[in-house]
Amino acid sequence: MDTAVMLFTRDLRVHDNPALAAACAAARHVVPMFVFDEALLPASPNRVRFLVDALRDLDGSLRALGGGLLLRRGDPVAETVRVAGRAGAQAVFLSGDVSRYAARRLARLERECEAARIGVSALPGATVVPPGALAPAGGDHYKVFTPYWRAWEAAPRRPAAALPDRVAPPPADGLTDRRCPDGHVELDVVAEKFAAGASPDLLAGGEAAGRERMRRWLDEGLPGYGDGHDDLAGDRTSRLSAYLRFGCVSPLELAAAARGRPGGEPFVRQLAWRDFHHQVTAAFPDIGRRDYRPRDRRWHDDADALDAWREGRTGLPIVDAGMRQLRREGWMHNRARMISASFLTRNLRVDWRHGLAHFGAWLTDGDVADNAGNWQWVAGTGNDTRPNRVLNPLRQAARFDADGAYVRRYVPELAGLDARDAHAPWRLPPEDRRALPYPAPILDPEP
Ligand SMILES: Cc1cc2nc3c(=O)[nH]c(=O)nc-3n(C[C@H](O)[C@H](O)[C@H](O)COP(=O)(O)OP(=O)(O)OC[C@H]3O[C@@H](n4cnc5c(N)ncnc54)[C@H](O)[C@@H]3O)c2cc1C
Repeated sequence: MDTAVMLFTRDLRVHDNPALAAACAAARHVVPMFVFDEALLPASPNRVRFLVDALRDLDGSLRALGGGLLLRRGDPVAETVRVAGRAGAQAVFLSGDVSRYAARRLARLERECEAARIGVSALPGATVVPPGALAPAGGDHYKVFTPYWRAWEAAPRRPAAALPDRVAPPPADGLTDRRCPDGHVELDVVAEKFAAGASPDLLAGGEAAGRERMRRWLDEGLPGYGDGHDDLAGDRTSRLSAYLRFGCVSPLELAAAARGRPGGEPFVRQLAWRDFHHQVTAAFPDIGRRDYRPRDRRWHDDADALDAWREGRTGLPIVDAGMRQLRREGWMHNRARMISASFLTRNLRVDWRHGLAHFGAWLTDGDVADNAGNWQWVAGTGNDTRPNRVLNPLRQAARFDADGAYVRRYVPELAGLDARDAHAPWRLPPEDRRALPYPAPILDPEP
Protein backbone atom coordinates (compact mmCIF):
# COMPACT_ATOMS: atom_id res chain seq x y z
CA MET A 1 0.00 0.00 0.00
CA ASP A 2 1.22 3.49 -0.69
CA THR A 3 -0.04 5.55 2.29
CA ALA A 4 -1.49 4.84 5.71
CA VAL A 5 -2.57 7.04 8.61
CA MET A 6 -1.36 6.07 12.09
CA LEU A 7 -3.89 7.52 14.50
CA PHE A 8 -2.35 7.76 17.99
CA THR A 9 -4.80 7.81 20.87
CA ARG A 10 -3.41 6.66 24.22
CA ASP A 11 -0.53 4.62 22.85
CA LEU A 12 1.95 7.49 22.81
CA ARG A 13 5.14 5.54 22.15
CA VAL A 14 7.26 4.27 19.28
CA HIS A 15 8.60 1.18 21.08
CA ASP A 16 6.36 -1.89 21.04
CA ASN A 17 3.51 -0.09 19.35
CA PRO A 18 1.82 -2.79 17.22
CA ALA A 19 -0.36 -0.30 15.34
CA LEU A 20 2.59 1.90 14.37
CA ALA A 21 4.69 -1.13 13.43
CA ALA A 22 1.85 -2.54 11.30
CA ALA A 23 1.28 0.81 9.54
CA CYS A 24 4.99 1.11 8.73
CA ALA A 25 5.17 -2.49 7.52
CA ALA A 26 2.06 -2.17 5.35
CA ALA A 27 2.59 1.24 3.72
CA ARG A 28 5.44 3.05 1.97
CA HIS A 29 4.32 6.35 3.51
CA VAL A 30 2.80 6.92 6.94
CA VAL A 31 1.06 10.01 8.36
CA PRO A 32 1.22 9.81 12.17
CA MET A 33 -1.48 11.97 13.70
CA PHE A 34 -3.16 12.83 16.98
CA VAL A 35 -6.48 14.61 17.41
CA PHE A 36 -7.21 16.68 20.49
CA ASP A 37 -10.74 15.55 21.13
CA GLU A 38 -12.82 18.55 22.12
CA ALA A 39 -15.13 16.33 24.12
CA LEU A 40 -12.33 15.04 26.37
CA LEU A 41 -9.99 18.02 26.75
CA PRO A 42 -11.79 19.78 29.63
CA ALA A 43 -11.88 16.63 31.80
CA SER A 44 -8.60 17.02 33.71
CA PRO A 45 -5.86 19.67 33.61
CA ASN A 46 -3.38 17.14 35.03
CA ARG A 47 -3.95 14.70 32.21
CA VAL A 48 -3.77 17.46 29.59
CA ARG A 49 -0.44 18.58 31.07
CA PHE A 50 0.92 15.04 30.91
CA LEU A 51 -0.54 14.51 27.42
CA VAL A 52 1.10 17.63 26.03
CA ASP A 53 4.49 16.46 27.37
CA ALA A 54 3.89 13.04 25.85
CA LEU A 55 2.97 14.47 22.43
CA ARG A 56 6.05 16.68 22.34
CA ASP A 57 8.18 13.68 23.13
CA LEU A 58 6.41 11.49 20.57
CA ASP A 59 6.82 14.15 17.89
CA GLY A 60 10.57 14.21 18.59
CA SER A 61 10.83 10.41 18.33
CA LEU A 62 8.84 10.35 15.10
CA ARG A 63 10.97 13.10 13.58
CA ALA A 64 14.07 11.09 14.39
CA LEU A 65 12.47 8.29 12.35
CA GLY A 66 11.65 10.57 9.42
CA GLY A 67 8.15 11.95 10.02
CA GLY A 68 6.74 14.13 12.77
CA LEU A 69 3.33 14.11 14.38
CA LEU A 70 0.41 15.86 12.72
CA LEU A 71 -1.82 17.51 15.31
CA ARG A 72 -5.46 18.32 14.84
CA ARG A 73 -8.20 19.52 17.15
CA GLY A 74 -11.89 18.52 16.84
CA ASP A 75 -13.81 15.33 16.33
CA PRO A 76 -11.22 12.55 15.97
CA VAL A 77 -13.28 10.61 13.44
CA ALA A 78 -13.99 13.56 11.15
CA GLU A 79 -10.39 14.79 11.37
CA THR A 80 -8.93 11.36 10.67
CA VAL A 81 -11.14 10.77 7.65
CA ARG A 82 -10.31 14.25 6.36
CA VAL A 83 -6.55 13.74 6.76
CA ALA A 84 -6.71 10.24 5.27
CA GLY A 85 -8.61 11.62 2.27
CA ARG A 86 -6.18 14.46 1.70
CA ALA A 87 -3.17 12.19 2.06
CA GLY A 88 -4.72 9.63 -0.30
CA ALA A 89 -4.37 6.99 2.43
CA GLN A 90 -5.72 3.51 1.88
CA ALA A 91 -5.84 2.56 5.58
CA VAL A 92 -5.96 3.89 9.13
CA PHE A 93 -4.14 2.04 11.92
CA LEU A 94 -4.81 2.61 15.62
CA SER A 95 -4.68 0.80 18.97
CA GLY A 96 -7.76 -0.89 20.35
CA ASP A 97 -9.29 0.51 23.54
CA VAL A 98 -12.07 -0.55 25.89
CA SER A 99 -14.11 2.36 27.17
CA ARG A 100 -17.59 2.93 25.85
CA TYR A 101 -16.40 6.18 24.33
CA ALA A 102 -13.50 4.46 22.54
CA ALA A 103 -15.70 1.63 21.28
CA ARG A 104 -18.17 4.10 19.80
CA ARG A 105 -15.36 6.16 18.30
CA LEU A 106 -13.97 3.06 16.60
CA ALA A 107 -17.38 2.02 15.29
CA ARG A 108 -17.91 5.50 13.80
CA LEU A 109 -14.44 5.52 12.31
CA GLU A 110 -15.05 2.15 10.69
CA ARG A 111 -18.37 3.32 9.25
CA GLU A 112 -17.03 6.57 7.84
CA CYS A 113 -13.85 4.97 6.51
CA GLU A 114 -15.85 2.25 4.84
CA ALA A 115 -17.91 4.89 3.05
CA ALA A 116 -14.65 6.50 1.90
CA ARG A 117 -13.21 3.07 0.95
CA ILE A 118 -10.44 3.32 3.54
CA GLY A 119 -9.52 0.29 5.64
CA VAL A 120 -9.31 0.42 9.47
CA SER A 121 -7.10 -1.84 11.62
CA ALA A 122 -7.33 -1.70 15.42
CA LEU A 123 -4.43 -3.54 17.05
CA PRO A 124 -3.65 -4.62 20.62
CA GLY A 125 -1.06 -2.90 22.78
CA ALA A 126 -2.92 -1.18 25.63
CA THR A 127 -2.72 -4.23 27.90
CA VAL A 128 -0.47 -7.27 28.30
CA VAL A 129 -3.21 -9.72 27.32
CA PRO A 130 -5.86 -8.22 25.04
CA PRO A 131 -9.35 -7.84 26.53
CA GLY A 132 -11.54 -10.65 25.26
CA ALA A 133 -8.60 -13.00 24.72
CA LEU A 134 -9.41 -14.91 27.92
CA ALA A 135 -12.85 -16.09 28.96
CA PRO A 136 -14.00 -18.68 31.49
CA ALA A 137 -16.15 -21.59 30.38
CA GLY A 138 -19.67 -20.32 29.77
CA GLY A 139 -18.86 -16.59 30.11
CA ASP A 140 -17.58 -13.75 27.98
CA HIS A 141 -15.18 -12.31 30.59
CA TYR A 142 -13.72 -13.05 34.03
CA LYS A 143 -15.68 -11.59 36.94
CA VAL A 144 -13.28 -12.70 39.69
CA PHE A 145 -9.59 -11.85 39.73
CA THR A 146 -7.94 -15.05 41.03
CA PRO A 147 -9.05 -17.35 38.19
CA TYR A 148 -8.29 -14.55 35.76
CA TRP A 149 -4.77 -14.25 37.18
CA ARG A 150 -4.18 -17.99 36.70
CA ALA A 151 -5.39 -17.87 33.11
CA TRP A 152 -3.48 -14.61 32.50
CA GLU A 153 -0.19 -16.08 33.68
CA ALA A 154 -0.55 -19.06 31.36
CA ALA A 155 -1.79 -17.07 28.34
CA PRO A 156 0.49 -16.79 25.31
CA ARG A 157 2.05 -13.36 24.75
CA ARG A 158 2.32 -11.60 21.41
CA PRO A 159 5.90 -10.79 20.42
CA ALA A 160 6.89 -7.17 21.12
CA ALA A 161 6.46 -5.01 18.01
CA ALA A 162 9.70 -3.83 16.40
CA LEU A 163 10.69 -0.18 16.48
CA PRO A 164 10.13 0.99 12.86
CA ASP A 165 13.34 1.76 10.94
CA ARG A 166 11.66 4.71 9.35
CA VAL A 167 8.33 6.55 9.39
CA ALA A 168 8.32 8.01 5.88
CA PRO A 169 5.90 10.88 5.28
CA PRO A 170 4.13 11.17 1.92
CA PRO A 171 6.03 13.41 -0.50
CA ALA A 172 4.84 17.07 -0.28
CA ASP A 173 1.38 16.18 0.93
CA GLY A 174 0.36 19.63 2.06
CA LEU A 175 -0.31 18.22 5.51
CA THR A 176 3.04 17.37 6.99
CA ASP A 177 4.62 20.51 5.52
CA ARG A 178 2.52 22.71 7.73
CA ARG A 179 2.70 20.37 10.67
CA CYS A 180 5.76 21.64 12.48
CA PRO A 181 4.93 25.26 13.32
CA ASP A 182 1.21 24.59 13.69
CA GLY A 183 1.78 21.58 15.85
CA HIS A 184 3.93 23.31 18.38
CA VAL A 185 1.73 26.35 18.58
CA GLU A 186 -1.21 24.00 19.04
CA LEU A 187 0.45 22.22 21.97
CA ASP A 188 1.11 25.55 23.69
CA VAL A 189 -2.45 26.71 23.05
CA VAL A 190 -3.96 23.50 24.40
CA ALA A 191 -1.71 23.56 27.46
CA GLU A 192 -2.57 27.16 28.23
CA LYS A 193 -6.29 26.65 27.81
CA PHE A 194 -6.82 23.20 29.31
CA ALA A 195 -3.90 22.52 31.67
CA ALA A 196 -4.44 25.62 33.81
CA GLY A 197 -4.82 24.62 37.46
CA ALA A 198 -2.77 21.43 37.10
CA SER A 199 -1.15 20.05 40.26
CA PRO A 200 2.21 21.57 41.16
CA ASP A 201 4.08 18.29 41.65
CA LEU A 202 3.14 16.36 38.51
CA LEU A 203 5.51 13.91 36.86
CA ALA A 204 6.73 14.88 33.40
CA GLY A 205 4.93 12.91 30.69
CA GLY A 206 6.32 11.13 27.66
CA GLU A 207 7.91 7.93 26.45
CA ALA A 208 11.49 9.01 27.22
CA ALA A 209 10.59 9.87 30.84
CA GLY A 210 8.49 6.69 31.12
CA ARG A 211 11.23 4.41 29.81
CA GLU A 212 13.80 6.01 32.09
CA ARG A 213 11.49 5.53 35.09
CA MET A 214 10.84 1.92 34.03
CA ARG A 215 14.58 1.23 33.73
CA ARG A 216 15.33 2.68 37.17
CA TRP A 217 12.33 0.95 38.70
CA LEU A 218 13.35 -2.48 37.41
CA ASP A 219 16.92 -2.05 38.66
CA GLU A 220 16.33 -0.29 41.95
CA GLY A 221 12.70 -0.35 43.07
CA LEU A 222 11.33 -3.72 42.08
CA PRO A 223 13.21 -5.91 44.60
CA GLY A 224 11.55 -4.05 47.50
CA TYR A 225 8.05 -4.04 46.00
CA GLY A 226 6.66 -7.11 47.77
CA ASP A 227 7.46 -5.77 51.25
CA GLY A 228 7.16 -2.06 50.53
CA HIS A 229 4.21 -1.47 48.26
CA ASP A 230 1.77 -0.75 51.10
CA ASP A 231 4.13 1.54 53.01
CA LEU A 232 2.37 4.89 52.55
CA ALA A 233 5.26 7.16 53.44
CA GLY A 234 7.93 4.96 51.87
CA ASP A 235 6.61 5.66 48.36
CA ARG A 236 7.94 2.32 47.17
CA THR A 237 5.71 1.72 44.16
CA SER A 238 6.70 2.34 40.56
CA ARG A 239 4.62 5.45 39.82
CA LEU A 240 4.40 4.16 36.28
CA SER A 241 0.61 4.35 36.18
CA ALA A 242 0.28 7.57 34.17
CA TYR A 243 2.86 6.31 31.66
CA LEU A 244 0.80 3.15 31.29
CA ARG A 245 -2.40 5.18 31.09
CA PHE A 246 -1.09 7.16 28.10
CA GLY A 247 0.78 4.24 26.58
CA CYS A 248 4.16 5.93 27.03
CA VAL A 249 5.33 2.60 28.45
CA SER A 250 4.34 -0.76 26.98
CA PRO A 251 2.66 -2.96 29.60
CA LEU A 252 3.83 -6.03 27.67
CA GLU A 253 7.48 -4.96 27.82
CA LEU A 254 7.18 -3.96 31.47
CA ALA A 255 5.61 -7.28 32.49
CA ALA A 256 8.17 -9.27 30.49
CA ALA A 257 11.07 -7.35 32.02
CA ALA A 258 9.74 -7.70 35.59
CA ARG A 259 8.86 -11.37 35.37
CA GLY A 260 11.33 -13.66 37.08
CA ARG A 261 13.19 -10.84 38.87
CA PRO A 262 13.10 -10.48 42.66
CA GLY A 263 9.89 -8.59 43.50
CA GLY A 264 8.59 -9.40 40.03
CA GLU A 265 5.63 -11.56 40.93
CA PRO A 266 3.66 -9.17 43.15
CA PHE A 267 4.34 -6.35 40.70
CA VAL A 268 3.30 -8.31 37.61
CA ARG A 269 0.16 -9.28 39.51
CA GLN A 270 -0.76 -5.58 39.67
CA LEU A 271 -0.34 -5.33 35.90
CA ALA A 272 -2.74 -8.25 35.66
CA TRP A 273 -5.24 -6.29 37.79
CA ARG A 274 -5.02 -3.56 35.21
CA ASP A 275 -5.75 -6.06 32.42
CA PHE A 276 -8.54 -7.53 34.53
CA HIS A 277 -10.34 -4.20 34.81
CA HIS A 278 -9.86 -3.61 31.09
CA GLN A 279 -11.50 -6.90 30.16
CA VAL A 280 -14.37 -6.20 32.59
CA THR A 281 -14.85 -2.77 31.00
CA ALA A 282 -14.78 -4.19 27.47
CA ALA A 283 -17.61 -6.53 28.49
CA PHE A 284 -19.47 -3.99 30.66
CA PRO A 285 -18.82 -0.57 29.09
CA ASP A 286 -21.24 1.08 31.52
CA ILE A 287 -18.78 0.48 34.38
CA GLY A 288 -18.43 4.21 35.04
CA ARG A 289 -22.19 4.72 35.30
CA ARG A 290 -23.99 1.67 36.64
CA ASP A 291 -23.34 -0.86 39.41
CA TYR A 292 -21.58 -3.87 37.95
CA ARG A 293 -23.34 -5.96 40.57
CA PRO A 294 -26.40 -4.04 41.75
CA ARG A 295 -26.56 -4.29 45.56
CA ASP A 296 -29.42 -1.96 46.19
CA ARG A 297 -27.18 0.33 48.25
CA ARG A 298 -28.91 3.41 49.67
CA TRP A 299 -26.59 6.34 49.10
CA HIS A 300 -26.59 9.37 51.32
CA ASP A 301 -26.72 12.83 49.70
CA ASP A 302 -24.43 15.05 51.79
CA ALA A 303 -22.90 17.92 49.83
CA ASP A 304 -20.96 19.27 52.84
CA ALA A 305 -19.38 15.92 53.64
CA LEU A 306 -18.52 15.41 50.00
CA ASP A 307 -16.84 18.82 49.83
CA ALA A 308 -14.88 18.12 53.01
CA TRP A 309 -13.72 14.82 51.55
CA ARG A 310 -12.73 16.39 48.22
CA GLU A 311 -10.76 19.13 49.92
CA GLY A 312 -9.02 16.94 52.47
CA ARG A 313 -10.64 18.41 55.58
CA THR A 314 -12.71 15.54 56.94
CA GLY A 315 -10.80 15.67 60.24
CA LEU A 316 -9.62 12.07 59.62
CA PRO A 317 -5.89 12.64 59.02
CA ILE A 318 -5.21 9.48 57.03
CA VAL A 319 -8.08 10.30 54.66
CA ASP A 320 -7.14 13.97 54.36
CA ALA A 321 -3.48 13.14 53.68
CA GLY A 322 -4.47 11.03 50.68
CA MET A 323 -6.89 13.62 49.32
CA ARG A 324 -4.28 16.34 49.62
CA GLN A 325 -1.62 14.18 47.97
CA LEU A 326 -4.03 13.81 45.05
CA ARG A 327 -4.32 17.56 44.58
CA ARG A 328 -0.64 18.22 45.05
CA GLU A 329 0.73 15.43 42.85
CA GLY A 330 -2.14 14.30 40.59
CA TRP A 331 -1.46 10.86 42.04
CA MET A 332 -2.35 9.07 45.25
CA HIS A 333 -0.80 5.97 46.82
CA ASN A 334 -2.95 2.89 46.17
CA ARG A 335 -3.46 2.21 49.88
CA ALA A 336 -4.60 5.82 50.39
CA ARG A 337 -6.98 5.49 47.43
CA MET A 338 -8.52 2.46 49.09
CA ILE A 339 -8.81 4.13 52.49
CA SER A 340 -10.31 7.36 51.14
CA ALA A 341 -12.68 5.54 48.78
CA SER A 342 -13.83 3.24 51.57
CA PHE A 343 -14.35 6.22 53.86
CA LEU A 344 -16.50 8.01 51.27
CA THR A 345 -18.64 5.05 50.28
CA ARG A 346 -18.78 3.02 53.53
CA ASN A 347 -18.52 5.57 56.32
CA LEU A 348 -20.12 8.63 54.69
CA ARG A 349 -22.28 6.38 52.46
CA VAL A 350 -21.84 8.75 49.51
CA ASP A 351 -22.42 7.29 46.04
CA TRP A 352 -19.20 5.94 44.47
CA ARG A 353 -19.91 7.93 41.28
CA HIS A 354 -19.06 11.18 43.14
CA GLY A 355 -15.72 9.74 44.20
CA LEU A 356 -15.06 8.44 40.71
CA ALA A 357 -15.70 11.89 39.22
CA HIS A 358 -13.36 13.61 41.66
CA PHE A 359 -10.56 11.09 41.10
CA GLY A 360 -11.24 11.36 37.37
CA ALA A 361 -10.69 15.10 37.51
CA TRP A 362 -7.36 14.92 39.36
CA LEU A 363 -5.63 11.60 38.67
CA THR A 364 -3.01 11.78 35.94
CA ASP A 365 -3.45 8.02 35.59
CA GLY A 366 -7.25 8.35 35.68
CA ASP A 367 -8.95 6.10 33.17
CA VAL A 368 -12.37 4.57 32.93
CA ALA A 369 -11.44 0.93 33.44
CA ASP A 370 -9.10 1.27 36.43
CA ASN A 371 -10.82 4.17 38.12
CA ALA A 372 -14.37 2.83 37.86
CA GLY A 373 -13.29 -0.79 38.36
CA ASN A 374 -11.53 0.09 41.61
CA TRP A 375 -14.27 2.41 42.86
CA GLN A 376 -16.86 -0.29 42.35
CA TRP A 377 -14.55 -2.83 43.99
CA VAL A 378 -14.24 -0.66 47.11
CA ALA A 379 -17.93 0.29 47.14
CA GLY A 380 -18.90 -3.38 47.02
CA THR A 381 -20.78 -3.11 43.73
CA GLY A 382 -17.93 -4.47 41.64
CA ASN A 383 -15.68 -7.51 41.45
CA ASP A 384 -14.74 -7.94 45.11
CA THR A 385 -15.70 -11.40 46.32
CA ARG A 386 -16.19 -9.86 49.80
CA PRO A 387 -18.49 -6.95 48.98
CA ASN A 388 -19.12 -6.06 52.64
CA ARG A 389 -15.48 -5.36 53.42
CA VAL A 390 -15.01 -2.00 55.19
CA LEU A 391 -11.56 -0.50 55.86
CA ASN A 392 -11.27 1.02 59.32
CA PRO A 393 -9.28 4.24 58.75
CA LEU A 394 -7.62 4.18 62.17
CA ARG A 395 -6.51 0.57 61.87
CA GLN A 396 -5.30 1.21 58.34
CA ALA A 397 -3.35 4.23 59.57
CA ALA A 398 -1.70 2.27 62.37
CA ARG A 399 -0.75 -0.49 59.98
CA PHE A 400 0.40 1.39 56.89
CA ASP A 401 1.61 4.70 58.35
CA ALA A 402 2.83 3.44 61.71
CA ASP A 403 5.13 6.38 62.41
CA GLY A 404 2.72 9.00 61.01
CA ALA A 405 5.21 10.24 58.38
CA TYR A 406 2.66 10.15 55.54
CA VAL A 407 0.11 12.19 57.46
CA ARG A 408 2.71 14.72 58.62
CA ARG A 409 3.96 15.11 55.02
CA TYR A 410 0.58 15.97 53.51
CA VAL A 411 -1.21 17.57 56.46
CA PRO A 412 1.25 20.21 57.66
CA GLU A 413 -1.11 21.30 60.48
CA LEU A 414 -0.18 18.00 62.17
CA ALA A 415 3.55 18.13 61.40
CA GLY A 416 4.54 18.67 65.03
CA LEU A 417 2.68 15.62 66.41
CA ASP A 418 3.88 12.10 67.09
CA ALA A 419 2.26 9.19 65.25
CA ARG A 420 -0.44 8.50 67.82
CA ASP A 421 -1.66 12.10 67.98
CA ALA A 422 -1.16 12.77 64.27
CA HIS A 423 -3.59 9.95 63.49
CA ALA A 424 -6.10 10.89 66.19
CA PRO A 425 -5.78 14.60 67.05
CA TRP A 426 -9.25 14.58 68.66
CA ARG A 427 -7.68 12.67 71.57
CA LEU A 428 -5.38 15.58 72.45
CA PRO A 429 -6.16 17.59 75.62
CA PRO A 430 -8.84 20.20 74.71
CA GLU A 431 -6.50 23.21 74.87
CA ASP A 432 -3.93 21.53 72.56
CA ARG A 433 -6.72 20.43 70.28
CA ARG A 434 -8.15 23.95 70.03
CA ALA A 435 -4.73 25.35 69.13
CA LEU A 436 -4.47 23.06 66.08
CA PRO A 437 -5.69 24.67 62.83
CA TYR A 438 -7.21 21.35 61.80
CA PRO A 439 -10.94 20.48 61.65
CA ALA A 440 -12.79 18.19 64.04
CA PRO A 441 -13.85 14.86 62.46
CA ILE A 442 -17.02 15.11 60.36
CA LEU A 443 -18.21 11.84 61.87
CA ASP A 444 -17.41 9.92 65.02
CA PRO A 445 -14.06 8.30 64.22
CA GLU A 446 -14.28 5.82 67.10
CA PRO A 447 -17.94 4.75 67.30
C1 LIG B 1 -10.53 4.05 44.19
C2 LIG B 1 -9.36 3.71 43.30
C3 LIG B 1 -9.24 4.33 42.05
C4 LIG B 1 -8.17 3.98 41.21
N1 LIG B 1 -8.08 4.60 39.99
C5 LIG B 1 -7.08 4.26 39.14
C6 LIG B 1 -6.97 4.86 37.86
O1 LIG B 1 -7.80 5.67 37.45
N2 LIG B 1 -5.93 4.50 37.07
C7 LIG B 1 -4.99 3.58 37.48
O2 LIG B 1 -4.05 3.30 36.72
N3 LIG B 1 -5.09 2.99 38.66
C8 LIG B 1 -6.09 3.29 39.52
N4 LIG B 1 -6.16 2.70 40.74
C9 LIG B 1 -5.25 1.58 41.05
C10 LIG B 1 -3.94 1.93 41.77
O3 LIG B 1 -4.22 2.72 42.90
C11 LIG B 1 -2.93 2.65 40.87
O4 LIG B 1 -2.76 1.93 39.67
C12 LIG B 1 -1.58 2.75 41.55
O5 LIG B 1 -1.68 3.42 42.78
C13 LIG B 1 -0.62 3.51 40.64
O6 LIG B 1 0.61 3.70 41.24
P1 LIG B 1 1.90 2.92 40.77
O7 LIG B 1 2.09 3.08 39.30
O8 LIG B 1 3.02 3.35 41.64
O9 LIG B 1 1.47 1.41 41.05
P2 LIG B 1 2.33 0.08 41.26
O10 LIG B 1 2.00 -0.44 42.60
O11 LIG B 1 3.76 0.30 40.93
O12 LIG B 1 1.66 -0.92 40.23
C14 LIG B 1 2.12 -1.07 38.88
C15 LIG B 1 0.98 -0.84 37.92
O13 LIG B 1 -0.02 -1.83 38.10
C16 LIG B 1 -1.29 -1.26 37.83
N5 LIG B 1 -2.12 -1.36 39.03
C17 LIG B 1 -1.73 -1.38 40.31
N6 LIG B 1 -2.78 -1.54 41.14
C18 LIG B 1 -3.87 -1.60 40.36
C19 LIG B 1 -5.25 -1.75 40.60
N7 LIG B 1 -5.77 -1.88 41.84
N8 LIG B 1 -6.09 -1.73 39.54
C20 LIG B 1 -5.62 -1.60 38.29
N9 LIG B 1 -4.32 -1.48 37.99
C21 LIG B 1 -3.45 -1.47 39.01
C22 LIG B 1 -1.08 0.20 37.48
O14 LIG B 1 -1.02 0.32 36.07
C23 LIG B 1 0.28 0.48 38.11
O15 LIG B 1 1.00 1.52 37.48
C24 LIG B 1 -7.22 3.02 41.62
C25 LIG B 1 -7.35 2.43 42.87
C26 LIG B 1 -8.40 2.77 43.70
C27 LIG B 1 -8.52 2.08 45.04
